[in-house]
Amino acid sequence: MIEFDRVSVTYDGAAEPAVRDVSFTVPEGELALVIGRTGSGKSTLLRTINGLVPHFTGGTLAGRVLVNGRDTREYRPRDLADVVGFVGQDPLTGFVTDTVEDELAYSMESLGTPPDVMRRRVEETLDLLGLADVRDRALTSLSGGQRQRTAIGAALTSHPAVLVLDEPTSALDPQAAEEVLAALQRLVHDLGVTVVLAEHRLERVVQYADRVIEVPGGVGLVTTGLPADQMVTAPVAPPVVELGRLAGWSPLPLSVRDARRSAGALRTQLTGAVPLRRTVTFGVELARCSDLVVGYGSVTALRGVSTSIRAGEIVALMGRNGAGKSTLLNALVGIVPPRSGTVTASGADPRRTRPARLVQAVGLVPQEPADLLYAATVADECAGADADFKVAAGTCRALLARLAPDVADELHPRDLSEGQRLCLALAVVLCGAPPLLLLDEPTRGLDYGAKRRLVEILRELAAAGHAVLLSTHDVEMVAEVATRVMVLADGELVSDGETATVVAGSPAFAPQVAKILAPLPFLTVGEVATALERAS
Ligand SMILES: Nc1ncnc2c1ncn2[C@@H]1O[C@H](COP(=O)(O)OP(=O)(O)OP(=O)(O)O)[C@@H](O)[C@H]1O
Ligand SMILES: Nc1ncnc2c1ncn2[C@@H]1O[C@H](COP(=O)(O)OP(=O)(O)OP(=O)(O)O)[C@@H](O)[C@H]1O
Repeated sequence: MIEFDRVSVTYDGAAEPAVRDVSFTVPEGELALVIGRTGSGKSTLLRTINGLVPHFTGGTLAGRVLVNGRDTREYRPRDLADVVGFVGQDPLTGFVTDTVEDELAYSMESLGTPPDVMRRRVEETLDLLGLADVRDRALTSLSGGQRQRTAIGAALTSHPAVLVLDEPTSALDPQAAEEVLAALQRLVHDLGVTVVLAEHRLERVVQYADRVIEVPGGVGLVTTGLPADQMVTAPVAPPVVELGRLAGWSPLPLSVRDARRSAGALRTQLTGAVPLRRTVTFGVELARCSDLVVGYGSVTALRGVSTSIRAGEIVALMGRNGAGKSTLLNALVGIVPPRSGTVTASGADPRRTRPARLVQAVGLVPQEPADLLYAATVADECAGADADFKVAAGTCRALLARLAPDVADELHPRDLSEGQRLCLALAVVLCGAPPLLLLDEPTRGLDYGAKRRLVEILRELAAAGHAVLLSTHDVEMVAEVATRVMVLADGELVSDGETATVVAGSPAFAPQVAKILAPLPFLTVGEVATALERAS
């Protein structure tokens, strides 16, 4: 169905190709998972399948990509639309209509689908993706996850033979991610649809893949193989695989279910052991909400939230798509006003604090990192941040290099990969080292290495007396870094407590290690490794 024959792509002005000499095939009715480091060229590779590269992005494509027999150099994206459904990394830029329902119907309309079939498929998709409540909503008013659900739904409705999805679960809550992946697997198994999907959160997807395509970046060559074989050599793998490696299980498990079957001996070994965790010494209060109510028109997004966050804490904010997480972060920086109740950040009402003072007190990395970036090059962006925060020249650039090695200084932030752009936004905010740091889904596009480095930085900040509040769906990151977890459901704070207490027994929020070793109290592979070392 898809054939790459010695494909290289070089963007205009770039010294090196973004993907180099790639050859592989994906047969009809398979799910191929594309993996690789941040900025290694996964999106570039995906965009060649529907012709966005080179027709829209510019640059040169050498070699040949055939999709269902069509050469993508001769067929433009719209001429491939009857065969390829495409879900990009940034749903907003891909939307062509104004409301959820129109967006779901659009591709069918342009392909001339009969109205009764169209209506049926729209209803099915609204149900499948949990979008019925927002069907008439303007796309611009949706939460990040609601947007991603709509983009996936819009690609599904026209029943294309090939579906290409770029990090399709990055903004989805864990339950929605599982539902979407199960639906994709049904399309593959029952209807013979061919799916190509790039993803960093391998713990969510590797068990669904028929083959893995690894894009190494740099001068390395793309390799393909069976998921279990590729995971043996992968430099960093999902927790289930890392735990299998640590315990010496063979074959390596790819799913929690497989791992549980092998875990008997490990569980016995760990019985009675207690995980070593960082103890938090609480400092001054850096954020507080009391009976906070926030809404947009007829939508009430927060319904009486009361909480406080102290220096030294790293608090994860979790909950389903649309639960109100971004709204809470935005209220803490005064972007959205309370309808009632109060909010203070670093001791002051953010809406009554001068902007110049506020950025010194509270830093927010928004869900769309591009909202924070305004310079024409990476180098200028970093220099501007150093100047704004009056820190030593080179501070921001050093943070960026720590998070994402290999980012070119002269690139426009718009031309960075998703993960590189997020790292730049993180570096810009982190270099000001605000006492209160707010991060809205800070792991999209980040490989395991980049996430690990972000975790280190957050721990250093917390140890130095800063407070961090991060909204995220990344349950593994939460298990690694959070000292406390708050869960929002439909605008209400429904749990608030120590991480292990909140996540361990939760089907949605428990990390893989907790599920594999339950009822033992471990959350991460690191905790298990330390316990084994101490025991021996
Ligand atoms: N339009 C462009 N012009 C110049 N360079 C680009 C352009 N788009 C991407 N790049 C560069 O090409 C490389 C590959 O980017 P790509 O978006 O394909 O990576 P990726 O593997 O999808 O990354 P991520 O995991 O962050 O999504 C990156 O180094 C990026 O900076
Ligand atoms: N400008 C707006 N107009 C109308 N409704 C809005 C607007 N912004 C957000 N909402 C709604 O408010 C609710 C809370 O949105 P919010 O972005 O805070 O959710 P979230 O928990 O961050 O979701 P996600 O996990 O999908 O990012 C959602 O139902 C959303 O659709």
